Amino acid sequence: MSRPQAVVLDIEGTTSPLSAVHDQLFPYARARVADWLSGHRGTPEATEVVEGVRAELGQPGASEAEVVAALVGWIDQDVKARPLKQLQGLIWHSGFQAGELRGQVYSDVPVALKSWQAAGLGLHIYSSGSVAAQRDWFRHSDHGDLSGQLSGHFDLTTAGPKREAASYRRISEALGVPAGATLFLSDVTAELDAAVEAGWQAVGVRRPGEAHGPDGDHRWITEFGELDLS
Ligand SMILES: CSCCC(=O)C(=O)COP(=O)(O)O
Ligand SMILES: [Mg+2]
Repeated sequence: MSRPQAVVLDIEGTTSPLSAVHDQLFPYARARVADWLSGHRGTPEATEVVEGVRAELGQPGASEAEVVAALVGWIDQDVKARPLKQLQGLIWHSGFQAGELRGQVYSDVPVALKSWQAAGLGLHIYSSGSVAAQRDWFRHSDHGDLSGQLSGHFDLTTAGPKREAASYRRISEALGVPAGATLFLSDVTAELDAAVEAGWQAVGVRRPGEAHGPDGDHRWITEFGELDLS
């Protein structure tokens, strides 16, 4: 592995336990979807979400109840749908502001971010969670405000789906860093494969206790301290 100029990090399973997203964030949003949409009916944010869901369903006339049912179903099946991620970010924002939600990160993450930043690397997040949700996650982390260590965020809207090489090419263009000088860390083999297809370096992260997928042709680490990027 050659020394990268930029590191791009996945969240769920990489910087943070899957349970932090599935058992904390998802139920929080699920319980508030219907009230949020009725309480914000007619606002630009709510209209964008509702129209986005109708477009995904291919049902331009879907009622608000049908939209809510689709969103709840997507949460239950962990569907990475853009309007859902947008809405979740809006609902979670209030939770982070109220101190009801916290961004859980593994203890090696703040240490690594600090040392990689000091070594001059650009540090970025690429998650299916919206950019707004990502910012809240690291600003309100259980290890303090980590937002100062991050220079960029990418999501389904700004980059695209995480299993498609085109998304990583879009990020390369936005960063202005050569693909071969960009390192992606993720727990999902299909995401690592897509990054490699785009010419990136990629290393898998397999956190103890998390479910293991196939290895693929990748190097795997269990914590960030195993990488020497200085
Ligand atoms: C704190 S961002 C919310 C994470 C999220 O909604 C999600 O679906 C996780 O996706 P990832 O791409 O990070 O695996
Ligand atoms: Mg992940």
